[in-house]
Amino acid sequence: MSATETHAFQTEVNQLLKLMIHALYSNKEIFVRELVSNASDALDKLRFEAVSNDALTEGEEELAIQLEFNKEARTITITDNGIGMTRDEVIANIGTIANSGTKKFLESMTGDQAKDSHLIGQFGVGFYSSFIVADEVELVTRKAGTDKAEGTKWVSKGEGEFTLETVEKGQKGTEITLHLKEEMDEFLEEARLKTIITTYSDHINFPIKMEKSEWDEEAKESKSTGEFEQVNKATAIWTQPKSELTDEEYNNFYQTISHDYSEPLAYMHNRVEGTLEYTSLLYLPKQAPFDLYDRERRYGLKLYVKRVFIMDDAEHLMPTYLRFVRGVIDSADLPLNVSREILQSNKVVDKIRSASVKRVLDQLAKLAKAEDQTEYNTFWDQFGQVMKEGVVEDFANKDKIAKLLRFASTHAEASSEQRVSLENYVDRMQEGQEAIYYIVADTHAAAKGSPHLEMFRKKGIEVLLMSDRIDEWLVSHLTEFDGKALKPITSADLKEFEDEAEKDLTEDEKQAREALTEKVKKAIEDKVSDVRITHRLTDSPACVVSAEGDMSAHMARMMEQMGQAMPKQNPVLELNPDHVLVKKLEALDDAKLTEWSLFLLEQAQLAEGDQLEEPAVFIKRMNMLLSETV
Ligand SMILES: Nc1ncnc2c1ncn2[C@@H]1O[C@H](COP(=O)(O)OP(=O)(O)OP(=O)(O)O)[C@@H](O)[C@H]1O
Repeated sequence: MSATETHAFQTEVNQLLKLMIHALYSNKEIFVRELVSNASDALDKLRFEAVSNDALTEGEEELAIQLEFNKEARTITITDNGIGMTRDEVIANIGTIANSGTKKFLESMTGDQAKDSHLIGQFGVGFYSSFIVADEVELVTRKAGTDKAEGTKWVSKGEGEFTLETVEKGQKGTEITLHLKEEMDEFLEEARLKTIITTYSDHINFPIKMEKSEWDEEAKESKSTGEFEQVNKATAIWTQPKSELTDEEYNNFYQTISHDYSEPLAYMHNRVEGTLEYTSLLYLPKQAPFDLYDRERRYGLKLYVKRVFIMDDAEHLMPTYLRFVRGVIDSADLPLNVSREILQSNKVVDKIRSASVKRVLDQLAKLAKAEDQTEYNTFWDQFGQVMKEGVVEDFANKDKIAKLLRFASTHAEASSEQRVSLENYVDRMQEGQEAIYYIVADTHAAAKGSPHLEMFRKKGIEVLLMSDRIDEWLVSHLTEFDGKALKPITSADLKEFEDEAEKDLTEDEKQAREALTEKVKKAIEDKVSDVRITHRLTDSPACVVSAEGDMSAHMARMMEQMGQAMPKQNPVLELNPDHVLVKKLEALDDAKLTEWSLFLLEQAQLAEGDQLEEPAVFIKRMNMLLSETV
């Protein structure tokens, strides 16, 4: 036996431990689930590796998890005969958090117990949950296939450091002993532990065994018999017929695989037989994980081949935009030694994937059509932005996804909630209206306050109000729906309104307008690409639009924010001929005309959400012009 070495926890681990103990206190029994789930993963890994290296089983036939408790010593012990860990693995896995999301995770803690306990599960700090109930934890482990003398003992009080010692361990696998805190006596009761197991871990794929006890009449207490009995069902839930499973069982399984503490929004359980044979059990969560937008986040699907666990986070089984889907796929057609590389270009995987995507989209379509929209609204608020990625990513399903999209709109413009579908919009289109109109701005307030909406409001034409970061990208890929073009109301060619407005003008009036726009254009020609008369305004004197062929102003701003150098694009200035300020322009001398034209241009740019190059000059000009009128 070697000497004991002391190691310090990484700072983040310390921080995490403290937070966790407080945040999860009201949910303390979850430590059983977390440790059982780790044990089950270790058994899965052993079974998988033993397929190609039988020696790893070390002659043990049965893979199982044992749970024991000792009232006198006040300990609980969880043992598995799985893959185990080497000394280096213990250091790397327990005591270090090699996950790049740690900092982000710590930042996302809110102080609200219920919310934080959700986050903790998602983050996968499973093992550390032992410190909610224990003031000392001992882990003894030996990697399958290594020498019996090469066991490792890890001990910690969860306060800054842990010790390591090389020990002898006969059985491969891991044994974790929790020395319970004073107030944790409830976990030294057989009935309580059994209930926790059947609630959270009933469908763990391996037997979970507990010591049988019998009532001793003389001693007036129950005594253990030394025999172990299985307390969970240990049948993979997805292999059972739907008719034999309850919602509660489905929900519990979801919580086991997702570490989510709430119930799922929906589940889909299908068995496919025929040329292809597989079972899928897929879940839609209610809540987005905190790292939904983290590129390094793990995917939610587990892959099994004929009940043997192959891998977590099988990213090839779902497209990126459906990365929030959790669940299991168990295939009978893939080889057991399948690797991530093989999955990447495999016909079986492609078929399973497209069928699974279809199932998820059909389920969403069902929720989207339901009389009661509460569930779909919950889904949309959590995952709407990633569904928009789908329009771009999943060309084959573009139309289906388009039907699932929801937007804010002038139909109920006070609210920024995205509740209007493209189908709703089309149903409300006016006679003769050919396009689906939208505006993209930085915020909902900027979208609904845009002067471009004035004419649409007057005519009662609905406009979709978009302000998610992804929207500009979305509309560049979704150019039509149901045969109708999607058209930005800021686009240069909104000819449909102009013809009508020009109809009653005399020739003289037309010429006067043309002369005015020419004059203004000349006055500020280095700032605009054109000056035109507009009919999209009713209250504002002017607005700016992008020249035909140019990128929209909003898109250009986004590209700049992303660090992309953009060539300067001069906007088209559009003037409202009926506005008193525009009428006033005709009579001005050249110097004044330039000042007023610049003033109209700059205020139109501000209304658009643009940053002025020289705000101070704008203010000075405005004050100068105002003081002339008082
Ligand atoms: N019983 C065990 N046998 C073998 N390895 C284990 C065992 N328990 C934990 N480990 C190792 O320690 C690592 C960290 O465990 P921990 O529970 O903290 O997080 P995790 O299991 O990776 O995440 P999650 O709980 O989200 O699945 C595991 O990934 C695994 O490699």
